[in-house]
Amino acid sequence: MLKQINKITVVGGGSWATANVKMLTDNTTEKEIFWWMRNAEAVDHIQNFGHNPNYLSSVEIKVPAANISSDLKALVQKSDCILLNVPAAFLKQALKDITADDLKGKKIVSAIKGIVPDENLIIGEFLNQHYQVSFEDFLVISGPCHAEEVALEKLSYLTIASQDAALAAEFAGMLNTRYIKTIVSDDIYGTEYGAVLKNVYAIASGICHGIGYGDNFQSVLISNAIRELDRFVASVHPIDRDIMESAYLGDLLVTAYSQFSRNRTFGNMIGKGYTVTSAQLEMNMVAEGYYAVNCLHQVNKQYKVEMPICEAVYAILYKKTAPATEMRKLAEKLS
Ligand SMILES: NC(=O)C1=CN([C@@H]2O[C@H](COP(=O)(O)OP(=O)(O)OC[C@H]3O[C@@H](n4cnc5c(N)ncnc54)[C@H](O)[C@@H]3O)[C@@H](O)[C@H]2O)C=CC1
Ligand SMILES: O=C(CO)COP(=O)(O)O
Repeated sequence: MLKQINKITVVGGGSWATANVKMLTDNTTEKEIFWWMRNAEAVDHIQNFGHNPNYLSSVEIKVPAANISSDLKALVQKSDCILLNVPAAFLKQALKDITADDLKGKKIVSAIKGIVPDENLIIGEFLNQHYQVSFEDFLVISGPCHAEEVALEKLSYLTIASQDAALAAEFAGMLNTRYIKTIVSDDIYGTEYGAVLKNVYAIASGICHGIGYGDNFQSVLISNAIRELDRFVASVHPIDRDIMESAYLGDLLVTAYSQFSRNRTFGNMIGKGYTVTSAQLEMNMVAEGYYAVNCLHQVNKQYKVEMPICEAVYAILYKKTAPATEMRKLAEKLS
């Protein structure tokens, strides 16, 4: 079958974009990789020294210097596939010069695990409504996988979701390496929403750790979290899915427990009494769950799913209720 993807532009300069560049260039399938980031100084540094100065700086970058740029439009025009990898809160800003025409006919992959603020849309819906990207041309990369472990080449599994099974398989084939295994799925909605929700549950897990709850309570929290995630995803997009798969339960577990999780780290600081702003400043990385829980609160007004964990995190982060009080109330609702 004819290859649909030959030239890929990776959009974003953070840790996951850097990890995606590494996976795509370590993989030996024939393709050309371009890389966009807004920070011109970082572009210059990578072109000269072959390392991202700000994120995963130990990773050797194998993208040719001429293919790295802060001019997104020029790179998009050269590519047949765009891999979006900026935090959802900065997606509109990153795409500000890009039109629906620029994306026409191209395959768009989202490695973002967030909701676009103000729009309250997951990435596939946002691209469809604002850029007329058809769902047949849209793919999602998800699964339990921290960029830091990709940098260390620790064995990791990714799920590639698309309504087009051949397209998902083709893109998965461009990521497989000695340390990356891929799984394909047709559940673009569930994969996106699952990844968004698990970030909120990881914040809850971090808050509880910060307050002083132990592993016994954490396990009950996460057991309730997967049921809450299942209820929400089943309500928004009711198809036959196994919520125990790596893209759902696996990603929830790694994010709720890993030392590398941005969301858990952020939650831990909130539990210890940091303000949202001071926790964000401390990290230099983005905890998507902070933005997502506000969007989910709005989206759930339509679905009315019972979501006590999301509501507790929302109350702590946006209503400024005391973490200890809110978690004590939540503990009464868990089973
Ligand atoms: N880091 C990881 O292990 C994984 C991250 N993801 C997802 O990848 C997406 C990108 O996250 P990371 O690469 O982890 O980001 P990061 O937290 O490593 O870096 C922050 C990113 O945000 C950008 N940024 C910060 N302030 C900005 C601003 N004002 N305007 C525009 N851009 C700004 C930075 O340039 C950088 O690209 C997120 O949706 C995240 O959930 C998904 C899987 C794994
Ligand atoms: O999605 C991730 C792991 O699969 C990354 O989670 P964090 O953003 O919390 O680090």
